[in-house]
Amino acid sequence: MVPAIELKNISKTFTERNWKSFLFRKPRYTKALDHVSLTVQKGEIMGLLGENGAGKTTLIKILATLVTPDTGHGTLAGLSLHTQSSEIRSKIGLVNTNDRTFYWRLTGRENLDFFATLYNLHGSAKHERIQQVLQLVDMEEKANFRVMAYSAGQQQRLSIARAMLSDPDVLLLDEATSSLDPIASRKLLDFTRKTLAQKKHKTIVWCTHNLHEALDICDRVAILHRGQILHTGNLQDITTPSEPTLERAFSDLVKNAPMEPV
Ligand SMILES: Nc1ncnc2c1ncn2[C@@H]1O[C@H](COP(=O)(O)OP(=O)(O)OP(=O)(O)O)[C@@H](O)[C@H]1O
Repeated sequence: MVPAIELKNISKTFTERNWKSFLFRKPRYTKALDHVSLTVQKGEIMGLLGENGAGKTTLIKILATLVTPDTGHGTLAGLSLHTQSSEIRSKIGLVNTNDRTFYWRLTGRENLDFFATLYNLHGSAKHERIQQVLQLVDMEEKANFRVMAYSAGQQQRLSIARAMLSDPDVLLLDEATSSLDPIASRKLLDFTRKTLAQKKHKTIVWCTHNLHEALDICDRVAILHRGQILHTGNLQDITTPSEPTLERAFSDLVKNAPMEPV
């Protein structure tokens, strides 16, 4: 079976240029990903864990074809990340932290209507789908309010609703619970596991800082550190009899990682 996601030796270095770098002809380089290889099977929930700046969002952006890797190659749903970006975009749903891509003066429903049209949904099918996704994220009551009046958590829910509009095969969720209250977080975790993964066999990449959330929802995790993968597999496997708590085992793993200049 073709894996849902397959990455081989993906590297990405960002080059920052400002007036100083122009003056001294010395741009600043940040190696965000360094030879990352990862396979995610269809229907699997793969967690991406790592400290701030580890490279998680860059990896999500590469999967969403928003960033092109410098080296390596990858596929999503059997499609090439390099040459089939528009086909890939129709197969994914992306949820970002602090999403600023909604039209603030439009209502939540009007925003969903706009994006649904971009996904080629029309007429009653569009209407029904919008209703379904609003129900999924419990936003029917707020649907006719302007987005500028939404709380951070409500915007996050709208973002999740939009990601579901096209019924994508692969969902890329970057800190999806970051602005949600505990009840909404629990609901999203249960919905992701029971409905999206188990019932609908969606493939999910779940990026989080929360180790317990990852333990709760992910089948496997990839732990990134300075752009490299330190561990792929069961999160519980990083614990040892001497470091039985996840937090201590995680910080030990990261602390003892080889220091690569970035
Ligand atoms: N557009 C960019 N230009 C320059 N550097 C960048 C850019 N995007 C990311 N980086 C750098 O790449 C590295 C990885 O960033 P990334 O956002 O992928 O990390 P992250 O693991 O998602 O971090 P966080 O948990 O803080 O969100 C960081 O050092 C970051 O500063």
